[in-house]
Amino acid sequence: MQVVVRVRPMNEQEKTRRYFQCVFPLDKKRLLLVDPEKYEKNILRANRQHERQFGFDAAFGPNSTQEDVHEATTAHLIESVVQGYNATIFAYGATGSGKTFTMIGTKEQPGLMSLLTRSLYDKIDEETDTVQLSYLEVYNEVIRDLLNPSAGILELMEDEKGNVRVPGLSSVRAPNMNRIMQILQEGNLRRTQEATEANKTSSRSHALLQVNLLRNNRQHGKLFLIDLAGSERASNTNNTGQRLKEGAAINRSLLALGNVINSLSSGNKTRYVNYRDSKLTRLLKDSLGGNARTCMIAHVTAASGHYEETYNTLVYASRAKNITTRPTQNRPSSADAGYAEALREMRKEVDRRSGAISNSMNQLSENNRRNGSDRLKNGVISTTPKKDGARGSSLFTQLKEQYMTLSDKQKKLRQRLMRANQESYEVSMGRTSKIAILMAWEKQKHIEEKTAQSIERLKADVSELEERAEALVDTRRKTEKSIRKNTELMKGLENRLRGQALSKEQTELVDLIVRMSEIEAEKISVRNDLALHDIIMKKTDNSMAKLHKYENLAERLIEGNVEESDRLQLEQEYRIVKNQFHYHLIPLKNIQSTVSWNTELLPSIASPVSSKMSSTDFPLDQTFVLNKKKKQRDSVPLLPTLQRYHSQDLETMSDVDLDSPTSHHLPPLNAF
Ligand SMILES: Nc1ncnc2c1ncn2[C@@H]1O[C@H](COP(=O)(O)OP(=O)(O)OP(=O)(O)O)[C@@H](O)[C@H]1O
Repeated sequence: MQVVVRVRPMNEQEKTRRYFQCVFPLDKKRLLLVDPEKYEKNILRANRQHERQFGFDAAFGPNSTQEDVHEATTAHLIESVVQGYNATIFAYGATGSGKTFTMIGTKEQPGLMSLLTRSLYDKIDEETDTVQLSYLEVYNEVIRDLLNPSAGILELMEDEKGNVRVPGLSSVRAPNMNRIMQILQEGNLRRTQEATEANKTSSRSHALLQVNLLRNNRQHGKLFLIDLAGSERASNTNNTGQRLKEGAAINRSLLALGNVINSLSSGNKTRYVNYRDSKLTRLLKDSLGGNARTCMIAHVTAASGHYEETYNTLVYASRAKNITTRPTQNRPSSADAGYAEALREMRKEVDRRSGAISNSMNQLSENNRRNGSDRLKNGVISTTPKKDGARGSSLFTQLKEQYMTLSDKQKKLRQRLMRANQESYEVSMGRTSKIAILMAWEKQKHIEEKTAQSIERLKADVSELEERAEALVDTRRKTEKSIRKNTELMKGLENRLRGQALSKEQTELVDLIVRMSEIEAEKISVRNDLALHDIIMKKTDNSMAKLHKYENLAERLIEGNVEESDRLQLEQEYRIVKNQFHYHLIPLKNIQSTVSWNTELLPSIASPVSSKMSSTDFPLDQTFVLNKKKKQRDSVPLLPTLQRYHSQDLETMSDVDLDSPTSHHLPPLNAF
C-alpha cells in the first residue's frame, strides 16, 4: 500500500485562535511533528521527547496543489486500471483536515475524483472500453445509493466467489467527462453533511465512488475512490444527540478499519483479520488485504490546536505503510494479443489491396470507356460482362463487401455464443454448490421454521438458476444454428468471389479476407478458453483463501490462549469457514461432469498464435488455410441435458462427495 500525507494550510479561524504551525515537511517524503508542549514551560514534562519524524511514500506541504498530489500518487494508478488491475484510493483524517477537498475539491480546484476519471478517459480506447460509475455512502452503518436515493437502504452481500456486492446499487454509464462531473456533483449534494464545531460542512458519511472499466462489455479494471468520514472524537467537536451517535458509528467503522490495518500490518501472516465488524471494512475487504493497488492519503492540519488528531493520524498512517497487497491482473490480456495484432495488420492489408485493386480497375474502366466509344463509332457493342474488367470489378467489390458484412455478423454471433458459454459455466457451478447445500440440509430430521424459510429461499434460487440454464441452452442452440447458416452463406460467397477474381491480386484478397474471418474465430475461441479458465481459477483462489482462513482459525483455537468470549465467536466462525470451504470445493471437484462441453463452433486451438503469423506470410499461407478446413468439424455438440432439482433426487447426486451432515457440518444457508 502506498501511503502519503497531505498537510492542509491553517485557516482564518485557526489563525485567530493563535494556533501555530506544528507540522513541517522536511523533504518530499518526511514530516516533522512538533508537540506544542515544547513551547510551554512545564517542568514536569521538560524531558519528554517533543519532536517526531515520520516517513511516507510522499509528503505534501500546505502549499501543494491538487495536481501535485494527483501526479505524484494516483496518476500512475490509472495505467494499472487500463491494464486490468483494480485500484483503490482512500482519504483518511480528522474532521476538517481536508479529505473532501482532496477527493472532490472545488469547481476551481477539482479533486482526485475528477482528475483521475479525466486521465482515465485520456487513456481508454473508446471503441472497446466503457466507463460505468456507482456512488454510495455509508452513514451510521447504513448504505445508500447516492445516484439513486429512492433505492432506500441497501444491503451488503458476499457472493459465492467471495466478492462483496451491494445488490440494487445503480451504475450509470458515463460517456464523457462532463457527465462524470454532473454525476459527482449530484451525488455529493445528496451526501449527509452537517456543520460540526470542527468543520462547517462536515461530511458525516463515508462516500465510495466506484469507477468500472468495461472492455468489450466485460469487467476489466476497477477504481475505488473513498472519502472517509472524519476520525474525530466526540469530545472534540462538542457533539451531542444524533451527532454523538453518528460520531460513534463513524468511530466504529474507523476503529474496525484501524484493527484491520493493525492485523494486516503486523507481519504475522496467521493473525486473524476481522473485516466483519463494520460495513466499511467489509466493503474495503478486497482493497486492503486483497489484490488491489491501494493508496491511502492521510490528511492533517498544520495547526497546533489539532496536535492530538494529527499525531494519531500520522501513527495510523505509519502502520498502514506496512500493509502489502499483491496486485493481480483481472485477465491476462496478452494471451489473445497476438490475434488482435494479426487482425489489425490484416485489416490494413485488406484496405491497401482493395484500394490498389479499385485504382487499377478504375483505370481499366476508363480504357474500356474510351475503347467502347471507339467501338461504338464502328457500330460494334461488347456483350461479354465476365470479361469486362470494370463490371467484374464492381461485382467483385460488392461480393467482397457482402462477405465482410457476414464475417462481422459471424463475429458477433460467436461472441454471443462465448458469453452464453461463460454464463452457463457460472450458473452450473453456482447450482452445484447450492444443490449440495440443500442436500445436506434436507437430510436433517428437525428443521426450525427460520431454517425452513432459508431452505425455501435456496430452493427458489436453485430453480431460478435452472431456468437461466435452460434459457442459455436455448440461446446456444439458436446461436449455433445461425452460425452454421452464416457459414454456408459465407462459403457460397467465397466461391462466387473466387469465380469473379480476375487477377492474382484479387485471388490474394479473397484468401486474405477468408483467413481474417478464421483468425477472428480463433481469437474468440482463445478468449473463451481464457475466460472459462479464469472462472475456475477464481473459484480455486477463493477456496484457497477459505482454506487459509480455516487453518488460521484452527491454529488459534488449538493454541488455546483465547479469551472465553472470543472463543465462542471464533468457534462459530471456524464452523462457518470449514463448511464454506467444503462446499466451495464441490463444484470444482465436479467440474468435468458439471460442464464437460465447450462449443465446437468456436474452433479449438492447439497452440497459441505463433510468431510466424506476420502480416506478410499468413494471408497467403495456403497450406494453413487448407489444414484448417480439414480440421473443421460439422457435428452438432451435445448439450448436457439439465436435470432439474427435486428433493427426491437427493440420492441421485451421489457423486457429490459429502460427509454425512451433522449439526457441526451443516453448510450456512445464507453465507453463500
Ligand atoms: N489543501 C487545502 N488547501 C486549501 N484549503 C483546504 C485544503 N484542504 C482543506 N481545505 C479547506 O478546509 C476546509 C475543510 O476541509 P474538508 O471539508 O475537505 O475537510 P474534511 O476532512 O473532508 O472534513 P470532514 O471529515 O468533516 O468532511 C474546507 O473549507 C476546505 O476547502
